[in-house]
Amino acid sequence: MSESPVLLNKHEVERLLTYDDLIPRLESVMGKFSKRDSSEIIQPVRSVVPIQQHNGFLGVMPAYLAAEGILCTKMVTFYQRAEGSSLPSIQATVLLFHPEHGNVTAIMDGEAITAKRTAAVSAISAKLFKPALSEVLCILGSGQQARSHYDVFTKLFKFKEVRVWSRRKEMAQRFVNDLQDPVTVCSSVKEAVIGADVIVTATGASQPILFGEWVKPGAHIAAVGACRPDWRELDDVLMREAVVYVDSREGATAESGDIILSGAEVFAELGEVINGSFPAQREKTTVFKSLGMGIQDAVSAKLVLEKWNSEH
Ligand SMILES: NC(=O)C1=CN([C@@H]2O[C@H](COP(=O)(O)OP(=O)(O)OC[C@H]3O[C@@H](n4cnc5c(N)ncnc54)[C@H](O)[C@@H]3O)[C@@H](O)[C@H]2O)C=CC1
Ligand SMILES: O=C(O)C1=NCCCC1
Repeated sequence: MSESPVLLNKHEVERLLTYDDLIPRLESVMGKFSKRDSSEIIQPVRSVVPIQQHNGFLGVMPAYLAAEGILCTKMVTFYQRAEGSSLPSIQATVLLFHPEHGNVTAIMDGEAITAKRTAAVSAISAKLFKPALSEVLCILGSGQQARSHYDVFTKLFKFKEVRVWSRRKEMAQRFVNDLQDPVTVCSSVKEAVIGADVIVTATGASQPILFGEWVKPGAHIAAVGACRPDWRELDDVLMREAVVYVDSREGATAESGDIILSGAEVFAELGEVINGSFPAQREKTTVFKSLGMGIQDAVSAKLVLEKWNSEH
């Protein structure tokens, strides 16, 4: 009955998905999600199959957005790789379905979607929570997420200085060599974060690497890594002293080691701030703990398909 699904590779998805289109869609869907109207949005917490033998896991992230007519799932694997491995840590495929008939309408690369939508959501958090005067951006990590965060943060905000730290200094240097604008390579996390106004943590760390004692009061931290209940990027001091925002309360309390193990209280979801039901406490130190959500992939994939359809 149905036409063959559209197949889109990473290059195509990267080309079709722009931050300018993506950010308003993400703001809108995060706001809707936080209203918890199950006739509008259904998105369970992701199912995770651990592959302990190989230091990896498979995550399945379905979502249904009734009003937008989007039925979608992402399948994503995350493997902790040796430094400099030619394989990406995150590999993903996104499927879009026809919500009325159930047939698959598109199969597309999910790596580019994951990189861009995660960075775009962090940028939304920074828009809301970063100090009014934000001059120094610090990125911890030098992988795919570090790069997408660099791209969107420097596109949306003006910083006087950008710093990067990576476990191996040559990886940070390689990251910087690919960029047009000057970025300072730092030798330690402490050196990188002291005095920073905005800090992105995008590492594969499973133990804290960022300590509250180093963080400038009032700074905003977009914490992207540590997506397992026993993994950490941030220490207890930072988690307990900061105002903690999350993408989804259910996701955070099920998956975030930084929240579960520190006992930190979640103040609000990003969507609740977008909706105006909770304030953005910009003057305080803020952490946005991101775990990633199926609805973010769903609106991204729909956008990609719409763009592709408009060209064909
Ligand atoms: N919140 C979300 O929606 C998403 C979160 N992630 C998470 O973001 C993190 C980064 O992902 P990618 O950039 O795709 O991975 P990547 O493999 O491209 O980069 C990982 C970076 O972390 C560093 N790293 C690895 N282990 C470390 C350790 N023990 N201590 C310090 N640094 C370490 C590596 O040197 C590299 O710079 C991962 O934890 C991943 O699970 C990824 C996708 C979505
Ligand atoms: O949201 C995602 O996609 C992921 N989040 C945590 C790490 C795996 C992918």
